[in-house]
Amino acid sequence: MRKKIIAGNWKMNKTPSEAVALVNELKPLVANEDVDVVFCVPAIDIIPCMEAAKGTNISIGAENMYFEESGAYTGEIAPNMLTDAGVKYVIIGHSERREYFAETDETVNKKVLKAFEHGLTPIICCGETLTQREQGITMDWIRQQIKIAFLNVTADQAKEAVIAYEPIWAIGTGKTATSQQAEEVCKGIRDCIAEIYDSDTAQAIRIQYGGSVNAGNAAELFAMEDIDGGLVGGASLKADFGKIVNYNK
Ligand SMILES: O=C[C@H](O)COP(=O)(O)O
Repeated sequence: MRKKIIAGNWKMNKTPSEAVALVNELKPLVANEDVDVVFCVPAIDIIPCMEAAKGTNISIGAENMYFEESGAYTGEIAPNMLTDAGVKYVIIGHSERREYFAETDETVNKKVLKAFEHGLTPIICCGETLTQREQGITMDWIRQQIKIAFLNVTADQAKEAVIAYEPIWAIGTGKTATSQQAEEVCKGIRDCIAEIYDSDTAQAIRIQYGGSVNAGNAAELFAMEDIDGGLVGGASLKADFGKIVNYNK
């Protein structure tokens, strides 16, 4: 039985002092031992959030990292900066990074490999546009994203990875994929992992759904067989996140 993992992606929101206030507001609400709870926060908020979350079940994650160790890469954050700050999870290849910051399947793969090298768990994002869905190429597109993201990743590493399926048309739009649509793709991703590795790896890897998850739809989505939790944007910045994490209560 895979343990659910529910992560908030704060995106570019919350100053350090606002971030601490939000952790303090949410910490009593997100207690649920059945779930791994992660707050992925802007880089400048990582250390204050880590302090504020001490002694709770909340893990603090990053929203991005670079694939080099150190050097002349102005504005980037290195993997050992994250691990030194106590970070365990890092989102890689979010569609907003791909769209606005020119990330590709190849840079995603480099980041995934670098994350594993440093003992970080990548939350690897994939998802189709509305046009791709309408063209009927959703699964072809996602299989390509997954196959490239996992190049040279070992089965043992893949077992620890988290994949976030986020249809781009459902992000921040209030338009959630139906639980059947989300399940169909998450199952397709698991089948793709089984083809690349084996069924043990496919059964171990955790696959989240993301895209307008809220307190009203979380329970139905997370009840699906191949959906092991969520990557939550807007609703992770509100008290509602506590209801999402406690979807099973
Ligand atoms: O990473 C989270 C996703 O982009 C979903 O964002 P959303 O919940 O605001 O639609």
